[in-house]
Amino acid sequence: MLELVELGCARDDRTLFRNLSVKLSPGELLQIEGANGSGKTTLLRVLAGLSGDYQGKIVWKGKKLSSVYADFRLSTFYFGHKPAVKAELTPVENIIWRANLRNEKYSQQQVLAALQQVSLNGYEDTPCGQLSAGQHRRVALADLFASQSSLWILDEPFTAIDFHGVAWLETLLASHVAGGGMVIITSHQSLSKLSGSYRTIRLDDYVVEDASEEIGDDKAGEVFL
Ligand SMILES: Nc1ncnc2c1ncn2[C@@H]1O[C@H](COP(=O)(O)OP(=O)(O)OP(=O)(O)O)[C@@H](O)[C@H]1O
Repeated sequence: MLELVELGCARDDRTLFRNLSVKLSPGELLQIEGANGSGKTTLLRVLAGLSGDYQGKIVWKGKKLSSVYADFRLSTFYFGHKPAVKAELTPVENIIWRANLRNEKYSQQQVLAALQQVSLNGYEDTPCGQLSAGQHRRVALADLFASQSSLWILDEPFTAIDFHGVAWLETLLASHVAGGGMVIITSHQSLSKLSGSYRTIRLDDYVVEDASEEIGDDKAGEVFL
């Protein structure tokens, strides 16, 4: 369903990774590992359509991503390093605002149920600027609970999440994958509740040592934003 074909990325004349080819089918989770600075966030931003600065090809449902980007975007949930949560809005308002960006509509009941799932009941009407770092991220994760998106692109979703939160997030990922969803995730920790459908790749394995082979500007990939 999602295929990366000989993907490569360079930043400031430094190759982060190259020749990365991998397929992700419904019911699979792919964990991206790698040292700090190896390019995990860069890769996820490329996959989420936030950066067109790459080499290679991304294929969605058998078609070049740029030609089906609208469909891809509606099918994708991106949880960035800094999740998009507006400080001046309440958790309820944030979830509705975020869902609108993906053309999704939630009922009031769905929003409240999602907030309950992430233990933010009682904070429904509190401006997010007054929440703790972990609670702030839980607002974006509550959106994940309610979302119908098939592909989840999650950049370090466990950061600032407590022990119990990690457990329910792992359960949520397992259930999404078991239901035919797809997940691409960066995390420095192993995921414990997943088995057969769970693969990992290390970006460090896709680095080129020979500087003369670094990706040049003339080989920049498609820009679809
Ligand atoms: N817009 C940019 N301009 C220049 N360099 C960049 C840019 N974005 C990322 N980089 C560089 O690319 C490298 C990879 O960054 P990235 O954030 O993707 O790493 P990461 O694997 O996610 O790291 P970490 O595990 O620390 O989160 C870093 O050296 C970073 O400084």
